[in-house]
Amino acid sequence: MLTKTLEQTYFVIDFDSTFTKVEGLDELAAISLAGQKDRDEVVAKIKDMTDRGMAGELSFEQALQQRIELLRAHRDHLETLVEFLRGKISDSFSRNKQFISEYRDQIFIVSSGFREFILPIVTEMGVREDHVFANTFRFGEDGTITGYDETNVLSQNGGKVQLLRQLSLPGDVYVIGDGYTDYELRESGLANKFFAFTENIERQRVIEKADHIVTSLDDFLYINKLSRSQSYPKSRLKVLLLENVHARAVELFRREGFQVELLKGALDEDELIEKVKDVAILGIRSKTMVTKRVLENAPRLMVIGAFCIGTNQIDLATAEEKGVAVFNAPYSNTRSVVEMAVGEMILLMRGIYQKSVKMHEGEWDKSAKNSNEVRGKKLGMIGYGNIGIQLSVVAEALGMEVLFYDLVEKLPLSNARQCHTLEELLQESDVISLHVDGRKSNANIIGEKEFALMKDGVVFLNLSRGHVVDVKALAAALKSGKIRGAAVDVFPSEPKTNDEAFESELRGLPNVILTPHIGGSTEEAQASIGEFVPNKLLNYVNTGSTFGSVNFPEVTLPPLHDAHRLLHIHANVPGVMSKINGIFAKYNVNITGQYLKTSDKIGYVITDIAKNYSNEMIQELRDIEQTIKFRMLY
Ligand SMILES: NC(=O)C1=CN([C@@H]2O[C@H](COP(=O)(O)OP(=O)(O)OC[C@H]3O[C@@H](n4cnc5c(N)ncnc54)[C@H](O)[C@@H]3O)[C@@H](O)[C@H]2O)C=CC1
Ligand SMILES: O=C(O)CCC(=O)C(=O)O
Repeated sequence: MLTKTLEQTYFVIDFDSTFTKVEGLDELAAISLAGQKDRDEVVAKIKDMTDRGMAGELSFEQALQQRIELLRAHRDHLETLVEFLRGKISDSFSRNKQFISEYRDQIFIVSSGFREFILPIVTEMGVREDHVFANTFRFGEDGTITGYDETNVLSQNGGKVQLLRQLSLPGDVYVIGDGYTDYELRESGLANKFFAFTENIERQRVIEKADHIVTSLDDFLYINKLSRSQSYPKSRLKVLLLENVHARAVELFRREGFQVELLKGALDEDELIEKVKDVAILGIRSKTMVTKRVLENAPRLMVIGAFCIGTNQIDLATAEEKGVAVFNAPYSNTRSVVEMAVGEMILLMRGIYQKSVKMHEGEWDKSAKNSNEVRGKKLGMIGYGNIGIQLSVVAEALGMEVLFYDLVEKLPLSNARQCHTLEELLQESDVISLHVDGRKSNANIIGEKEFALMKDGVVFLNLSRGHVVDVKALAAALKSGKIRGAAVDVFPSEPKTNDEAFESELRGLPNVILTPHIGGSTEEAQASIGEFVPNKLLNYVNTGSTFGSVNFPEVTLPPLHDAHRLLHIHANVPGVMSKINGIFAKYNVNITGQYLKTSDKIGYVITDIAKNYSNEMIQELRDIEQTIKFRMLY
């Protein structure tokens, strides 16, 4: 029996919404009707007919005729359309130009669209001119599009089937398309497989009929083991973004071809375990706890992005052991926290917040009692990291004297002074502001004893982490008047979403500004984080670079050049490197670059090799006992 190979397979590809992201006729209407009063209405009508035709709800011939009548287009508009379509080639087609040129003798474009705009686009991408089958327009003497060639089978119902029959391709036929007329080729028996292409549009009636649903051309090439631009199609990788991270992040991941899911709130441990099972990239903010259990149930997880500064919500050590790199945005919301702290300390020193509350209740309390300037006062900061330093600069500009206490020796900026002990800082400061990180050992570093050491009438701010302060002790200190006012942005237990109620001993106390963990919630900060973190994650996924990771050995890698990159994460025990290099030697692999960084727990070795290696060699690398994670890039 003759067994068919892919050399005898023909690829019949649709144009509109498959090869390009858009429907050509719809776009032609938008161009030809520009400036006309009824443009939006007519374009919507045309789009609706295209959709119904593509979904198989309207006879194709009917849909075509009615759309052409509505178009009011001219030959000149076609040039504009072609220019527009050049920028609308589907991303996965643009990425895989190589496949088109390699298989140009086996690729056919069969479309019910129009040759006048299809031909320039697909031939520029490497498709053979004589392999393009589509309708053609009829023009009036003045160049107006008056109709189409009705003798062309593609203008008729069942046209694609008729055309394929005429082509009589001598091998298997795989059809890639998004419309019902593409499926009809499979239904007719002329095609062996129909791949519903969903990169641009998903039509339920079409995907139900498909042999395979392919989310991109990479996906199609992967399924059929054909050469492609991505070692593993990104369209097969899931990105889960929680806590309403900025829309820019969603856009950046979608643009790269990932499947992206965005949820508004945080998830609890069980919910997250359920969701994270098939997730490759996880994006969170401060509320989602990524525990050991979560990580143990996330076999496909490659990388976590904390869309914030703090990473105490993630079990970093377990993530490292599991080969999951973690990145954050260490500077994007620093300034936002600082501005909020400055504003709050002024409001509290002047009693403005309390006076405003009284005014809303109808009370007029004009007095200077307990109302002070911040100028000349001592600001004591616990934690002199990025936020502390930035706050110290702004506070000095306001005329404050800055003291700080930090666990490590720090270079004091300007006139700031480092205190040797926490006690010293507590006893001297008029305003105390917490800017420590959320490590576990920082639990309750400020409690009854520490409040007792503070000056009477101190202003107290916590915009760092909730568990750092004993809230009961803070409430008592406020009630006794020891503290004249406090601003608290973070709490030991915070609602997961805006729909949950907020409970705290601090509710209802006078001169206490309570805010829902919004120190970093400015549009500027969120937009910056929404760009910064995805870029870090994409850089790791695309190149293997771990620069800026908070739990992985840091490696900055050069771009990949004419090689394949093997990324091997393993338990850091003696002998693993010699096993890896032993395998390369055994298979006589040509290594073009090798990079190794280790931590106490893991080794991360990246090897660029010449492309002519065997699959057995790859399997042996995967099978090394200490391998934690292995992936390839090309
Ligand atoms: N409210 C909000 O929305 C936001 C809160 N944050 C919180 O602020 C924290 C600080 O941010 P960065 O300044 O950027 O971090 P950072 O890591 O640059 O600075 C933290 C500093 O605190 C010091 N430190 C830690 N524990 C200490 C202790 N017990 N006593 C004295 N010093 C201690 C560290 O040595 C370090 O210098 C973050 O970790 C995060 O938890 C950050 C952004 C927004
Ligand atoms: O904006 C957030 O969700 C968290 C901000 C924060 O606490 C941080 O950046 O560490």
